[in-house]
Amino acid sequence: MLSDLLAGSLEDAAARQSLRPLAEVEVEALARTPALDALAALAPTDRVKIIAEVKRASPSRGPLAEIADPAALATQYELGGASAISVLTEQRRFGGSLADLEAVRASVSIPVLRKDFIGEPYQVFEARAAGADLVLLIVAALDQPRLASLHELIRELGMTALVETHSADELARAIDIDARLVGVNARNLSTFELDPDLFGALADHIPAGVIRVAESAVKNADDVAHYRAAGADVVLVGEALVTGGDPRRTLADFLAV
Ligand SMILES: O=P(O)(O)OC[C@@H](O)[C@@H](O)c1c[nH]c2ccccc12
Repeated sequence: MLSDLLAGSLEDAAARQSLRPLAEVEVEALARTPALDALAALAPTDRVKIIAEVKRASPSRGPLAEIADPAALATQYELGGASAISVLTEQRRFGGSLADLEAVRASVSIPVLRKDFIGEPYQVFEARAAGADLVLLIVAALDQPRLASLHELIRELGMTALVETHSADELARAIDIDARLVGVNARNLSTFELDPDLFGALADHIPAGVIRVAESAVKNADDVAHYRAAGADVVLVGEALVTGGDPRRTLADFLAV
């Protein structure tokens, strides 16, 4: 399943690249105002921080929400106290786009994450050209040399990688490339099963100085408290925010734990 998702994103990126060659996107990426400092925005404090996700659909859950105006939703997230915004840009299964990311970038002043299946430098340049400050790298989808080179490219462009893991082995690979922002995704991207205790099982293996992000499986404030108690600095929430009525209220509730 993960390889299908990666293959789809790469195919779509290749199609875009045939319309807009790498050199053009590179120039645009470099001409962008510098990326925001996501490591500073997500640095640990005595309160949990939240990355709030703009998510229309998912392969496991199908359509989640009609999001007519992603910029307006992101503004609600920012006003509600989110520390960063995640925007799904994968088109086929998640219904996202780079246009969503650009719209969000134009409407908020906190860091914005490109959430997609990244396997090629072209996608990283595209992310920067669209205004992303953060780019997701899924360890399970990349061999180590590619993980290392994409991580380095993200850094060279002034952005921050959120390096996503699902196991102790993947965590070791993230640490090996000196990732500063590491996520543990409760959702297994091959089976789509959720394990809300995976973060707690792996958190102790994340070295001091690395920002710890718990991803997925938050339905309510208790789930945020569960991740916080297990050592999460940051929690990434999608579904509960797009399906839960007033996102500002939901965020206030989650940030109060
Ligand atoms: O909707 P949830 O369960 O709150 O999950 C959000 C986020 O963690 C999830 O969208 C996600 C985490 N890693 C990913 C990788 C690709 C696509 C999606 C994801």
